[in-house]
Amino acid sequence: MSNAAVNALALNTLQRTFVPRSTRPILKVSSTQDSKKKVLFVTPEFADLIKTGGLGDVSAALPRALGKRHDVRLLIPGYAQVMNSGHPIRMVGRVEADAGMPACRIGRMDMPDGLIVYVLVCPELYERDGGPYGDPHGRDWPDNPVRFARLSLAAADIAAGHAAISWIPELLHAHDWPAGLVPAYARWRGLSTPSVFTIHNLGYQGLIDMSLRHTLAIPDSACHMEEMEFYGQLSLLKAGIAYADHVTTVSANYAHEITTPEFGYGLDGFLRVKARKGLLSGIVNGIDDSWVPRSDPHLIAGFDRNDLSGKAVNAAYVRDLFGLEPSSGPLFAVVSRLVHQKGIDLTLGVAETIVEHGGQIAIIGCGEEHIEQAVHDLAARFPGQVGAHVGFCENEARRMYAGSDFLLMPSRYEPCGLSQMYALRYGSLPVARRTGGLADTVEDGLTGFLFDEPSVASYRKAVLRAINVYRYPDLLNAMRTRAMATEFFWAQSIEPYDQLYHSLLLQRQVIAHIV
Ligand SMILES: Nc1ncnc2c1ncn2[C@@H]1O[C@H](COP(=O)(O)OP(=O)(O)O[C@H]2O[C@H](CO)[C@@H](O)[C@H](O)[C@H]2O)[C@@H](O)[C@H]1O
Repeated sequence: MSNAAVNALALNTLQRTFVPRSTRPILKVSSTQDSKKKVLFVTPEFADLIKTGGLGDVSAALPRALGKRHDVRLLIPGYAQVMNSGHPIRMVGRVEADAGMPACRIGRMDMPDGLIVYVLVCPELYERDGGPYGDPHGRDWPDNPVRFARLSLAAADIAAGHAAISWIPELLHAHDWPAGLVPAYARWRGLSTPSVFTIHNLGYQGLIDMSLRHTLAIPDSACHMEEMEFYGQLSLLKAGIAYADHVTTVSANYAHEITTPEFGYGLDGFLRVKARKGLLSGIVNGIDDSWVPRSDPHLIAGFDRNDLSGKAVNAAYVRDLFGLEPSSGPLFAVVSRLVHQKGIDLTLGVAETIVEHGGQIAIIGCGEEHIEQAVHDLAARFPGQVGAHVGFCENEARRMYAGSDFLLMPSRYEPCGLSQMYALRYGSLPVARRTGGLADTVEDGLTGFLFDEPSVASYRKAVLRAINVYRYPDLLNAMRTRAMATEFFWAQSIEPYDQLYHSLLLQRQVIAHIV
């Protein structure tokens, strides 16, 4: 069979991946096709132990959801927060030094629910004060290229059977730029293991200086625009896109948006080629089973759509925590990384309108220093009506979703967004920009309020619609009831991943058969 014929077969198979359940043909190649596949997730965050945003949530929830069908294990860096988490770590393997990347040990951590996490242990690279990507002041670690190339190469070493671990993955699933070199090393080392690369945020590309290629064992042949070169630099994100057998992103709408100049961050042309070949798809994120307002132990009081009394208890708690005066007006929440993407500057622009109409705002977030300062200044401008906490606290975030009436999410772009899904479940109606996954998950006028332009004027209209609905309790409750009934649990989102894995493994089987 010619390469073109193999590709055509693979493409056919991949296209089947996204056919609705009722019409999807059953793929049967061999009896092993039906058994659990070994999948290694490579990710820089894992919400159980360390998280800066939605990638951490997905890395914790998706393997567990897929674990019902496959043997999914994680590989994460051994950050101080991981090594000191209290979960026992047993040393099970080792990878050798390569170019400028040091040798590391591999530990195994068994989470209480049985999820197996491999930890790349290398104190000189990972055990530091600060976050996954930077120091306590938010400055990127200068050796991030080595830190995350080392992670990616370790994944390829495990897949190659070079890590002294008897478990060898049949498929590699890498997430965002820190794991972008996983498909690349797998290809450069001649592995037949297929790889999936998931883009959670195209805005972060992992750009590195071209001169680092020797340190990172990147072949010169990869340093051109068809592979990982990006305007004179090397892009770890582009490497993931270039070398993965299939690229996914986290909503159908964003999968389309990133092929346009407006959202493509200079990679839209490259992504259009992938899309034309059927090698780019959008699979919307889910949320994990813990997001149930009646049973969430983090809340001050539980509630559900038939009895919302507990919501008021959480609202009173949030008002108190943020220094807001008691009020019968609407409570707006912001739970967000404080970065340009999230449009916090737009929220600063509508704050006065909210306060003038009797509303209050509670903000929790951390990120860029000037945005942190701006939210502090906003709170100082409206004492008792706007409160801001700069920091990261999952408990408080959950109580804010539970206590607020509306969630403000005016993102400039949003690959999927989990915050709006959490808010919907907890009866807080999103006021959000019609972009990416927000457009896919919020129903305008039914479960939230969408606006089109990334401008204060457009946003203000949506905010005023929300305030208006708040004046009509029956209407508000009808919207809340519908929002709280939305089901975004992973159990419903894993089918496309499952189909994709099977398609790629089938493709490899066909190629192995004919070579
Ligand atoms: N200060 C704080 N304290 C406590 N919790 C906080 C917090 N700030 C944020 N969070 C939490 O972080 C998560 C944010 O997730 P999102 O998916 O909404 O956005 P993020 O941009 O981080 O994720 C990226 O990856 C995800 C996953 O694919 C995509 O959904 C998204 O569009 C993309 O931008 C939520 O769990 C939220 O509650």
